[in-house]
Amino acid sequence: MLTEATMWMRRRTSAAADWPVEMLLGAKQARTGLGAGDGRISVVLPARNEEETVGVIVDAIRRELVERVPLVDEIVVVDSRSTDRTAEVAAAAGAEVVAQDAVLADLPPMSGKGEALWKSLAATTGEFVVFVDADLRNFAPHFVTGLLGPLLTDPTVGYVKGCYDRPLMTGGTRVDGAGGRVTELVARPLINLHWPALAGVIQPLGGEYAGRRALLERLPFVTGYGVELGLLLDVFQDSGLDALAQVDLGDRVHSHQSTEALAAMSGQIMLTAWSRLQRHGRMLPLEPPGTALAWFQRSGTGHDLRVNDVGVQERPPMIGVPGYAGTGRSVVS
Ligand SMILES: O=c1ccn([C@@H]2O[C@H](COP(=O)(O)OP(=O)(O)O[C@H]3O[C@H](CO)[C@@H](O)[C@H](O)[C@H]3O)[C@@H](O)[C@H]2O)c(=O)[nH]1
Ligand SMILES: O=C(O)[C@H](O)COP(=O)(O)O
Repeated sequence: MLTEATMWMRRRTSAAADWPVEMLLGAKQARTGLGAGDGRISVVLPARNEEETVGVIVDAIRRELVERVPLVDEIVVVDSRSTDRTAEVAAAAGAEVVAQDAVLADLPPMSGKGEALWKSLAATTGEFVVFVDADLRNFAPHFVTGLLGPLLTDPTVGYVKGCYDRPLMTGGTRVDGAGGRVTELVARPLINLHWPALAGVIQPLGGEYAGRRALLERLPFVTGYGVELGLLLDVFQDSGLDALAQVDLGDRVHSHQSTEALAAMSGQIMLTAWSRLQRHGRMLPLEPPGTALAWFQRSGTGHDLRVNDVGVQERPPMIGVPGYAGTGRSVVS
């Protein structure tokens, strides 16, 4: 059972401590002058209302990986329609801040995290792109260096996922192993049942991962929270299992969303999985799935009903989008 997944895990799993920054610098310098981005590294933080955490993360990357050692070439925060001070805080900490809707502004806007990440490809210049969520509460530079290790040192690796322990923080109390609820209750069963070769990916939904631009720009991006699952399944389908690696980053603490929001996220994950089952010729639906999700709240002696639309859209591979400049920066208005 799961032999392929287990073998992949043995081959392709490392730990952040395996990738000291000096080793990465050497690997990066070896790429200088080779063209197509020249080993440049972009770190991208998608952020919607993350004023509490985004500044600390940007500050740590800037101090440790830009100023202390010249590993990271640009830190870009994609402001995903924040209504708080996310943009100001991120800029003050040293990030370049781009508004999601100002990138490729001629296109009709779409919403959600996947849209922010897709737009980030047009707002950055690196040959390697590292994504880090802006709501992390225990960020440290090894999140970035760990993810870069396999990418910079092994040309057969195109996409690297972070893995970690995920506690659930409730009212200041830490419950070990209880976080990542959508991962454990929705994504992992779906992946194991339909893509058993990927069962060794410990955190398929985690927001910290890195890829080669040459790969990322050829993939469609699902607009909402399905983006991670979509990318994982498409990399696997297009490039095979060994294009993937994972790196243990230790512990990950982040801001938790409400159960209602996680239910909507789960709907997006399911729709993304089904779209790939269909697209990759694995299952043919007799009718398309709906996108309306009911949510109930006690009201007096009855219940109020709210209906959330969990439908996802999709952006095409960036490489074919007019206005995308590849490793040169595209127009940001
Ligand atoms: O419209 C949005 C929504 C979120 N974000 C940012 O995306 C990141 C992750 O979003 P969050 O709402 O914190 O997601 P989680 O509840 O943490 O969801 C987990 O699971 C999701 C589904 O796979 C992943 O996208 C996340 O990275 C992963 O942490 C954060 O920096 C957000 O500010 C945006 O940029 N735009
Ligand atoms: O990745 C997940 O499963 C979701 O982000 C939920 O995470 P949480 O249970 O830690 O809030």
